[in-house]
Amino acid sequence: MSLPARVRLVEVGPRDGLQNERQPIGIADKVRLVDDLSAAGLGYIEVGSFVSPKWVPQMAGSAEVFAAIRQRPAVTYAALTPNLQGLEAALQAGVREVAVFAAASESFSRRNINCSISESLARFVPVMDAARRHGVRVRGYVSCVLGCPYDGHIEPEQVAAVARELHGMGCHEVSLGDTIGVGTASAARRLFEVVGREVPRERLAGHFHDTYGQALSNIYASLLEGIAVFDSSVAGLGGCPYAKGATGNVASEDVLYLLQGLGIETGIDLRALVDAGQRISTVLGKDNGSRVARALLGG
Ligand SMILES: CC(C)(COP(=O)([O-])OP(=O)([O-])OC[C@H]1O[C@@H](n2cnc3c(N)ncnc32)[C@H](O)[C@@H]1OP(=O)([O-])[O-])[C@@H](O)C(=O)NCCC(=O)NCCSC(=O)C[C@@](C)(O)CC(=O)[O-]
Repeated sequence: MSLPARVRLVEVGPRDGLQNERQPIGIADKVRLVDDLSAAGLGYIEVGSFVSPKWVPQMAGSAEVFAAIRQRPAVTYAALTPNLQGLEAALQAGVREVAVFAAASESFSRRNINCSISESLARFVPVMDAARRHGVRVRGYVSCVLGCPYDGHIEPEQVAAVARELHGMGCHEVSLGDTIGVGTASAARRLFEVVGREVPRERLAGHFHDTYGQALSNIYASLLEGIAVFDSSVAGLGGCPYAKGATGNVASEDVLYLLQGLGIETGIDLRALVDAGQRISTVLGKDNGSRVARALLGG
């Protein structure tokens, strides 16, 4: 299969990245990050979550962030909504695209959203119905697609079953998350080969964490399987609160550098993205997690 001519990056730094930070982050800093990312040319930004603040305190101010960002017409600004309560809060905040999130592993599902996989899928049905009534698009996630911190090995068929359900209930895209970054290129190819039998490949996205340093090779392997949407996080922000030791998502800057080298279009300005990542890293007092950014900044 030939490589896609264009790839869409889904920027998850403001949500998947910042949700894991323990220190308080001001609303103004979150807003600045989202605005920097849209200015850099990102067309899809996950801004926050409407989840229980007891479970993920860092996302508590998501409605305020939505109210303050400068929304550009061509950009999709999305939020996570695990249940109807979350969807209603998102609608109130004017959100036009949401995401529901399930897992391929029972133990992770319980730790992350306090219910079994089948309970979570049943819970999403009214979310999908309400979203449809309000003309809001829904994306779906499956976590632990290449391994689980509690259940270990995950078969691609387990992932395919959950992805098929999400797609069948109306998710326009299903993102497959290697939550703890254990996957390797051949496993990633096999994953998309198997899941691609149940859900059209143009409806699938890859979401790779870089814990084992495999994310870029997994993305390249996925490109070879015809996947053209990837989630990434500026400056490699993030981790996973329920997956001990997991590092952030693959850095958006590093993915962009790979894609540029392959001659694949994204519409994103690398230098502006590097500056956005460096700014939020400085706010957080952290080293920039993007190798490309570190190289370009000479640090
Ligand atoms: C799903 C629940 C709510 C179940 O949590 P629960 O405790 O079973 O919920 P409940 O329905 O029994 O409600 C308990 C309390 O939570 C409140 N509540 C209930 N729902 C909401 C809501 N939407 N927003 C705000 N508050 C809410 C509800 O009002 C009540 O408040 P109380 O009466 O005790 O004061 C909880 O487990 C939760 O919020 N989990 C969120 C977990 C999360 O955000 N994880 C990170 C995102 S997933 C991820 O990062 C993976 C991904 C997507 O990136 C892909 C990958 O890498 O794998």
